[in-house]
Amino acid sequence: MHAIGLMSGTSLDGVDAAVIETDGERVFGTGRSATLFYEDGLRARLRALLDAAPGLAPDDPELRSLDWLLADRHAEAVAMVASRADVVGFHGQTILHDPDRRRTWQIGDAAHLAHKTRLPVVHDFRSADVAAGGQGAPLAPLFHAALAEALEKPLLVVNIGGVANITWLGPTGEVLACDTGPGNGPLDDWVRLHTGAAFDADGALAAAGRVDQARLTRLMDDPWFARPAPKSLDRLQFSARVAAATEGLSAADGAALLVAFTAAAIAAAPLPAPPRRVLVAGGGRHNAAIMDALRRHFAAPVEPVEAVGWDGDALEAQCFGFLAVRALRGLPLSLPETTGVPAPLAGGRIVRPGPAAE
Ligand SMILES: Nc1ncnc2c1ncn2[C@@H]1O[C@H](COP(=O)(O)OP(=O)(O)OP(=O)(O)O)[C@@H](O)[C@H]1O
Ligand SMILES: CC(=O)N[C@H]1[C@@H]2OC[C@@H](O2)[C@@H](O)[C@@H]1O[C@H](C)C(=O)O
Repeated sequence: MHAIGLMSGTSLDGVDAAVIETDGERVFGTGRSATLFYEDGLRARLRALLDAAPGLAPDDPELRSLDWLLADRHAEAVAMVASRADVVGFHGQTILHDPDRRRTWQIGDAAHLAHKTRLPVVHDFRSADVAAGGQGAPLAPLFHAALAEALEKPLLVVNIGGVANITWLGPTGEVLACDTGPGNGPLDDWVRLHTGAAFDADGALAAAGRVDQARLTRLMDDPWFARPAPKSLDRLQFSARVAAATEGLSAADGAALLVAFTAAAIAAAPLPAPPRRVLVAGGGRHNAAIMDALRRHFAAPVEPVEAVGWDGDALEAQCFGFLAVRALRGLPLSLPETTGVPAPLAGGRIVRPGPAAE
């Protein structure tokens, strides 16, 4: 099948769209990909909704309005990549993730997207997992495993978006996954506050700063890091801790500290065995300070996923195309080793477009 995957990530920068050809088990090919960047106004509204999410009513007018608007933007992203497709995998925008209370919330009106694209839309990928007692994230591991089938193991795939997550793939088909801690999220917030830029381009600001080791130790002194995998995070989980640790720092020193935090948290992930190779996807691989910091932590080579021919900007979008096909086939989206569900679990809901004249 040809699927179009759509991911609107925790960094709120926009929606990635990508075409993938797959049967939900193997990847036969990938097609066009694109990012539709959100305008500043939409980004600010999403950020405000994310902050308000814990107390938000399902019929909140701003929520309803953004549900609709996001579906419109996603339909535009589909138009940017689509030639023809059989299904759309629509992750939506996470505004809240609290698996311990069995809550995870992705917004975006799937019926509206199905109507606009005239395609079946698979959405709500995480709810069934969380309802079954799983972490609801990360969901990329089965996709990473399919892509990496022929690669040497143990292999570590790291995704550095707003939040960072890893997939460890063992030599005899083992998979272990978890979120590791902050990705670019706290760094983006810091840079926006101190320089007005959306992110630390190429890590230049962080490279000009010095890491205060005592503050880094304080940041890493959180019981969450000692928890075994699988485990997952809310985008804002470390906000208070980060605010306290960065207090009084210059823009460059704060950026350096947050880069060091991201890398140390990735390196602290509990792995069954050291990887032979580390492949990095997501926007964080464009940050040379993060890549350098990771290289200091790992004995194995640390490379962007392009080293094995993958597209690190399109990977998550491709993943939700892959998972949409798995959902259509009733195949599991998660395993005990990836999200902590009691048994391999299927998920996602399907919305089909109504009559064209609707
Ligand atoms: N040239 C660059 N230099 C430094 N950082 C960059 C660069 N390009 C992108 N980034 C970082 O990558 C981030 C976006 O990454 P990505 O698109 O992978 O996140 P996401 O998909 O929204 O998040 P998540 O994976 O948590 O859902 C930006 O916010 C920025 O911090
Ligand atoms: C709840 C949620 O949206 N989690 C995202 C987020 O972004 C990165 C990390 O945190 C990961 O756990 C997940 O996304 C990827 C695509 C995943 O599920 O694998």
